[in-house]
Amino acid sequence: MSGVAAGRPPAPGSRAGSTAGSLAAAAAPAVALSNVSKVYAGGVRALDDVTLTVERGTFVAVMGPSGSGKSTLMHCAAGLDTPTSGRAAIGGIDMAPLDETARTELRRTHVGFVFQSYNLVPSLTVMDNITLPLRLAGAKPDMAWLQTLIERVGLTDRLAHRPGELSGGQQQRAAIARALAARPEVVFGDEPTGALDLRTGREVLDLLRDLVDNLGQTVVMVTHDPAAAARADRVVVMADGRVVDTLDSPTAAQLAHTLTTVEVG
Ligand SMILES: Nc1ncnc2c1ncn2[C@@H]1O[C@H](COP(=O)(O)OP(=O)(O)OP(=O)(O)O)[C@@H](O)[C@H]1O
Repeated sequence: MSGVAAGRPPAPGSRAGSTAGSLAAAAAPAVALSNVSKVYAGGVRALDDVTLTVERGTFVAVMGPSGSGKSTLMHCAAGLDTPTSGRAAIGGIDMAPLDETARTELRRTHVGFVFQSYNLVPSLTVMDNITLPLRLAGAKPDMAWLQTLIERVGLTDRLAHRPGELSGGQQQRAAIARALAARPEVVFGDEPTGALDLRTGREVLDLLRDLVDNLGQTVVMVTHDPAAAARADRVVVMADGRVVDTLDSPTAAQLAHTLTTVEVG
């Protein structure tokens, strides 16, 4: 557990911490994978020597054919799974020495998740859904941050509603606010627009972009949709467990072309 506490960034609202440890953590990238490989039981090499850095305050998309290793990459980067070899770090905290309990603690405080299915608790209000991870972590909510977040996601007048009373887009926006409530190092999105119609999906991407550009958040999003990936600052293209291309601010057309080449090649 001490491994988590030692490298922990400053508490929300006090980003410019003064200790040497917090300064070091503040300078570290949000996510760093160094020579990460993952071989599943049965011998499938889902990741093959992947090195990848996600700088703070950036929006990165991960694309690639089915089975190329995108989910495995996300799981290893988020501390949901452990690499077979290599190292994964969040905010400068190397996860290799952490036991399961410490990794769970690290995820609670440093990582947010947004899924295709919003995964909100139907019986809880929107506000209680948003603050649930904080309560589970026993953390005191930073009310100023929560208010900023709720305004940004546009749910100020929906906080007392239950998820079933919201549209799909509003539910996903609530899920995004929940993912960011603890002010994590990074939010991982697994096809966050996959269940939404085109217009609503675009609004959710606008929101993610806004959170990166205006609140300094870091987002890593797995997607099959070139138009969604084109909203990212950087797109990492995977094939056969390797990063085969990295494109800065690509267009959707460039991405579609790259993916066709990867799938054929
Ligand atoms: N738990 C597991 N046990 C064994 N093999 C697995 C496991 N999870 C994934 N794999 C295999 O690892 C490879 C990469 O899978 P992964 O789910 O990371 O790909 P993906 O790019 O996310 O695919 P998709 O786009 O279809 O979701 C695949 O060959 C897959 O079958």
